[in-house]
Amino acid sequence: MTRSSTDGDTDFTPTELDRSATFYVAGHRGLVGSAIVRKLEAEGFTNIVGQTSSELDLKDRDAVFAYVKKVRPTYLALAAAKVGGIMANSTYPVDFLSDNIRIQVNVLDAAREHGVKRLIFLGSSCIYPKFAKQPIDEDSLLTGHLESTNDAYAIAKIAGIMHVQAVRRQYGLPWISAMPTNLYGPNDNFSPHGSHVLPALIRRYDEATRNGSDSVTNWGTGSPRREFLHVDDLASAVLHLLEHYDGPQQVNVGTGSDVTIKEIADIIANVVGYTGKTRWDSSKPDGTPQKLLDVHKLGESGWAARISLEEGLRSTVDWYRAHADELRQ
Ligand SMILES: NC(=O)C1=CN([C@@H]2O[C@H](COP(=O)(O)OP(=O)(O)OC[C@H]3O[C@@H](n4cnc5c(N)ncnc54)[C@H](OP(=O)(O)O)[C@@H]3O)[C@@H](O)[C@H]2O)C=CC1
Ligand SMILES: C[C@H]1O[C@H](OP(=O)(O)OP(=O)(O)OC[C@H]2O[C@@H](n3cnc4c(=O)[nH]c(N)nc43)[C@H](O)[C@@H]2O)[C@@H](O)[C@@H](O)C1=O
Repeated sequence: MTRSSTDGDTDFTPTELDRSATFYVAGHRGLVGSAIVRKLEAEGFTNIVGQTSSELDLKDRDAVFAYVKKVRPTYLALAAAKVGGIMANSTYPVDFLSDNIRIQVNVLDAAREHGVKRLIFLGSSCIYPKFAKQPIDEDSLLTGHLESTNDAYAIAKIAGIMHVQAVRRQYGLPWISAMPTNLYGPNDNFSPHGSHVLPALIRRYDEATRNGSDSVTNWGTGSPRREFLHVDDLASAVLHLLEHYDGPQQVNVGTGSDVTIKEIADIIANVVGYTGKTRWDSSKPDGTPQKLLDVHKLGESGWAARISLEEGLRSTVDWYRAHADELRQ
């Protein structure tokens, strides 16, 4: 950010979290939040709390303060946000800016007022400049122009990083931020227009296979490169960071390798069993040409991704097929 990456250092030493303390997962039904809940349950946490958006609208400041006061969480993972793929982001920039700023400010202010001990804020790799040097390291933040298809969302996420750093400086609370690369897995959004590329292609190729179609059309040119991380790996990294990392600078979370959209399309077609043609609609946006995170900082803290793309895709396709009827409604 505008200050050095060590400004906001605390004297806190990360340690194992208390498995019986209250852990609030904001966004516990989403792709990321549900994976964090699975991980915490598997690790023996006994007091995980969360609310759906219809039970608690995080844009409602008074309601957020009342909820945090009532449950008094010791730990908090902020995985609630307005999220979507390239088309949703570029069509509804006001919603992505306004909803996300409001959700973040309300949750972070309430957590600060009630002294949440450890908090992790989740941003996204789109915070980095469109033409950042690859792989993108954490120091690239605010060194160039953003990608126009998601600049409004990115600015909201950058404000979240700054909010966490400001709390560290002004209140000395050891809160942290993680920046995941493109994620996938169970409970993803599979809607044809709003989703990210990976669930969109799983659905498209699966439907083409079921319908016996011999051609599908994907968006853009297929040449952009993306890095894909299974969400169960992300959840493992979130707990790892809470137990092993403290510092003001955001930490990248990824696998360290990327593929072109054409390559991922071929892999998905193969996993799904689709044998027809694939066409590309270059009137649709490509977005940023490459987004590959430098994950040295996370690696130095002792964590690496474990789930291979092939393995993660197979289990996600299985999950999608088991839930396809309800997802299509
Ligand atoms: N998906 C991805 O590829 C990536 C995601 N991330 C980050 O991870 C985080 C989670 O994303 P992801 O899990 O994919 O998103 P999802 O859309 O799957 O889940 C978002 C969650 O936020 C909740 N939510 C949204 N708006 C509100 C609101 N107004 N009040 C209360 N809850 C709300 C939803 O609750 P409900 O279900 O009850 O409506 C939902 O559980 C985000 O911060 C995102 O930026 C970062 C990099 C990549
Ligand atoms: C996580 C990240 O996600 C978004 O950025 P993105 O990486 O560009 O997102 P995406 O997954 O939607 O697309 C990746 C690539 O894939 C191509 N593509 C082909 N066919 C389909 C298709 O059918 N759907 C979609 N969505 N993309 C397609 C598409 O044209 C593009 O070249 C932002 O929301 C951003 O804010 C953010 O944080």
